Amino acid sequence: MAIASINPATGELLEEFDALTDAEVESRLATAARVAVEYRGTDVAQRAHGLRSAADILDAEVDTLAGTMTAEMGKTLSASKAEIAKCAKGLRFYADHGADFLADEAADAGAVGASRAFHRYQPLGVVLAVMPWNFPLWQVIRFAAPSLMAGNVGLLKHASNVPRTALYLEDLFTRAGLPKGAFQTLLVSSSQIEAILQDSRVAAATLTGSEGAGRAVGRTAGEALKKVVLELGGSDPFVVLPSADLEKAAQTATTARCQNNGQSCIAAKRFIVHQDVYDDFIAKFVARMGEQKVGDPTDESTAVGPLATEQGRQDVIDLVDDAVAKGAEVLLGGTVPDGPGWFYPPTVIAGITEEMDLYAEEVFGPVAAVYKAADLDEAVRLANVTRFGLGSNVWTTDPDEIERCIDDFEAGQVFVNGMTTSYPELAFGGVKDSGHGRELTRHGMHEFCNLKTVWVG
Ligand SMILES: O=CCCCC(=O)O
Repeated sequence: MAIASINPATGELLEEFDALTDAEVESRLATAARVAVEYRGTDVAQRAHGLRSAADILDAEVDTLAGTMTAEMGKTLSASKAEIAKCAKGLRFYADHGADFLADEAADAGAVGASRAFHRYQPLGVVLAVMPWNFPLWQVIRFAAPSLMAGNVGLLKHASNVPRTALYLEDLFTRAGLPKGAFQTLLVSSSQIEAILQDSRVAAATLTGSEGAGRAVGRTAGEALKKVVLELGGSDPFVVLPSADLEKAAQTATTARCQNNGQSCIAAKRFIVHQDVYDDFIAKFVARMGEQKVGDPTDESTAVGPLATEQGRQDVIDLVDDAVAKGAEVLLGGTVPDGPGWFYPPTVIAGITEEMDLYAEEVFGPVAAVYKAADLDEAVRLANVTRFGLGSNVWTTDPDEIERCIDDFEAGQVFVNGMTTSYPELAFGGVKDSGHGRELTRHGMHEFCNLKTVWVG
């Protein structure tokens, strides 16, 4: 796939970039390895200062940067601005808490016959990040802030459709005062990743993206015995039980499904509704979904912009067509609008059965699959039926039902009477085919640290 910015709202090619040559990749790897030695010796206050400066730059440049992001991948301008604000918050979070997260942890010296025993967190070195286009700034900052704060240096292989944002990120950290080379963007194709990851100067990798990409990077990292964090797809359940506030649940379900034009790994995708409130909830949900204005992502009144790529939209069309051909019922949407751009309308589909691809696959577009559950047992079974296990949501006021869902949902995260959202203050990641490892909080920072055990006799 060419490395190019193409406006998804119009299909217009904005700019094309050449991939780095092997010699250019070599030179950047050499820089990363050299700077890693220097950077690990910097003190945490200096690193925190760099992260705060990066946050200040984001605040100052929010309008132009939001325009770049929206033009490259189609999220609404207001969503781009919110993402940038979230990144500034994430940078400041690690600047504020990094020293605490990295502090030595005392162990019971007496129990191990030592005069002193403790654990120290040290950087691993060069970390390769393979990142997706859907949150083109946040997914990178989510890795970069804790990793740079811990004293690692970063190499970014971003998705091929967001090169302008990718280049901005390298520039951001350099202008923020980090040593030149502490964070580098590699404009390379996916086929160049394997050799980069195998290179002995790269210590570890983190990938957010598709299951296929995750398996490929996981295989290479495994073969090379390198640490890897994988944050892959999701087909999150949104369970609605009889005691729920149905109006609020329908509103939140709509936001959860349509956020980022329907392209989020933690978007609720399967809506599992207790039979006693099914008709009522579905009527409210279809009404809310139908109110979402689809159109120009730079228009403030637009709720749902285009899908990011032509192929992405085709994948959604194929999943919906397959379900309809096998008997599913379209309650809303399902028809591609005429005109330029890769738009797809908010869509609600019922009657999904196991034979349909929609039953098992992640839909990366504003398509909600609704299921009727006879009782809580069936709701939990349907919630867990997918091979994914990223986020999950349940709506109920019954304490026993809440406990049951917290315990039994096979997911990295459970949100009760809300929608799955990432915060620097909460650990983020999945189980099953949604990947492994955690991002954010102290846990995300520690993923790329050598936890060194120290015993002093
Ligand atoms: O595709 C993954 C979306 C993650 C969004 C977030 O971290 O908020």
